[in-house]
Amino acid sequence: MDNSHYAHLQNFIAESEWNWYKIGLGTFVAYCGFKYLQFVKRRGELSHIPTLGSSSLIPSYFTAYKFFREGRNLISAGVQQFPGGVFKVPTFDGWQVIVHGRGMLEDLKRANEEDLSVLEAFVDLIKSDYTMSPTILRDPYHVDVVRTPLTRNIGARFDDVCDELAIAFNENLPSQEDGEWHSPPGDLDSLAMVQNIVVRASNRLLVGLPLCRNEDWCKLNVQFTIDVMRDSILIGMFPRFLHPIVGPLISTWKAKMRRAMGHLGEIVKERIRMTEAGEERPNDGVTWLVDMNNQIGKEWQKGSHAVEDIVGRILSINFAAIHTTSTAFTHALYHLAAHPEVQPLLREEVDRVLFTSKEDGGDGLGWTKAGMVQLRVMDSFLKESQRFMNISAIAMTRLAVRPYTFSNGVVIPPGTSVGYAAHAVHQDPEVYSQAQEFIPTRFSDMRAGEESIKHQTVTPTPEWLIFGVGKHACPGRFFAVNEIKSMLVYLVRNWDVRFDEGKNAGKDGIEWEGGYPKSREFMGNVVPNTDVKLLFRKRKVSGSL
Ligand code: HEM
Repeated sequence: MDNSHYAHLQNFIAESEWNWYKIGLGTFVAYCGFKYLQFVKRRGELSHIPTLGSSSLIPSYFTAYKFFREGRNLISAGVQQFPGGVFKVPTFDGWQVIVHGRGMLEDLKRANEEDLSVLEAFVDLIKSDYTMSPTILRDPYHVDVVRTPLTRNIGARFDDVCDELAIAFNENLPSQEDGEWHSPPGDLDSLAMVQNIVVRASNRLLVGLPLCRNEDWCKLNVQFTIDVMRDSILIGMFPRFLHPIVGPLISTWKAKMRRAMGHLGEIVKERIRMTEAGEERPNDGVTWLVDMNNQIGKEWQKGSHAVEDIVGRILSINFAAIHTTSTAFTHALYHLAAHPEVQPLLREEVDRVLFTSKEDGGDGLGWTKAGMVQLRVMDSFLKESQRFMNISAIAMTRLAVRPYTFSNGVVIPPGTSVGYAAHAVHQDPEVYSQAQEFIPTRFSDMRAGEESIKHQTVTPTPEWLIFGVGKHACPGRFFAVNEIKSMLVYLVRNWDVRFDEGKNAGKDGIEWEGGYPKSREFMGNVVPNTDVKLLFRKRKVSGSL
């Protein structure tokens, strides 16, 4: 090639760079213009609803940023500022309408799917048409599996789940019995350590042995939620009409499904064969899904499609189960470290209720489902931990499918996302006396007076919203609470826990709020601080466990 060819080539590259630059700039300007028009249109449609912060474009981005980073405080401020029960907050993606007060909660509870849709809210939140199989959430029979056979079998499968979590605890927490404090093996943060335990225990119930111990299966399920959330945020950055194009390009669902099919496909196939042959089958999530698919699945989900459909639904139950439960347990661990006086309290209750026989003055219930119900101080501690650190500041997010009129006359147009200010209720001094104080026995003290189940963690009420309330309240809450309490039983029996002051001192990323490591937030969702380090001291346990 002579020099003139090189010159041409260089010119071409230089020009094409310039062209790319122009195309990039043009796309950016078009995108900003589109976002602006969309912003103005939605602002007009929602103009009758007061705005938290400014309604102008640029300042609203500051509020959107604040909502992204400090949603809990921002919403609580909105509840104070707008006693009328409704306000709107700008987000990077549009507007979020927040409602509060008993009347608005009743409206959300009563609204039917054709008005305020929970399904469309989930689909929109996680862009599930692209990040999962579009059919999983749109035809959610796995929710019925969680609500009925899974919940009914908590007792029958309790020993297996406890067996798995004990083994997983022993692998993930220090085992030295030298009376000294130790860091957990490896350099995992507390949330990752807890996820390792929760994914094992949950999958012992869902897919059984040996798959629940397969490292790649566990990694896949822990990572799945993170990837879905990341992909949905990326897809959400594009205008809606581009989602069908960018969605499949961004989403990693197909690769995840291939991996999941490699682990679970043959198991599901064999389970379908056993079902058709009328053979005895393992009592687990796969069997329950096969049965529900036969019972209420659509025609196209059956036959050769059934295997993929069921594998996808196992991923999706894991999606709902692992991060929620792990987040709640990690907060409980931090609260135990922040309030060390609670540890002997829980241990005394566990010893008395579960491991001391009736003849010796205890209840002798053993490590059983019946025993978990009687651990009232533990239940109270867990509920108090969640009262401060519930996974989201907003409960019962719904998407308006057609214009909806609340009982106070406020109308929201179709396409509006609306949610309830749950954290503000949990921190309201008129609802909870000394609301800013962490009182571990708050709820067990309330129960002492009245033999009521209404103060239990598992019972949703208008004042207790971590699981939502009404017909869509989390169907997995009975399993979740049993699992977390079983984990706490094993933990307090076997280890003392405290913060590693040496490693935490002056470390970037840890801000302390009243002795508690400040959580991370995104859009009102609360994630435990993963920079903070814990130490554990193995206890010598006599008798069971
Ligand atoms: C501490 C742990 C958990 C928390 C805080 C939690 C919280 C929630 C919340 C707030 C909702 C939405 C309710 C609404 O919009 O009204 C929900 C829905 C759901 N949860 Fe949970 N959850 C937890 C554990 C679990 C577990 C362990 C499972 C499965 C075994 C599960 C399965 C589901 C399912 C399938 C839905 C969708 C319900 C529907 O579409 O109607 N969750 N959860």
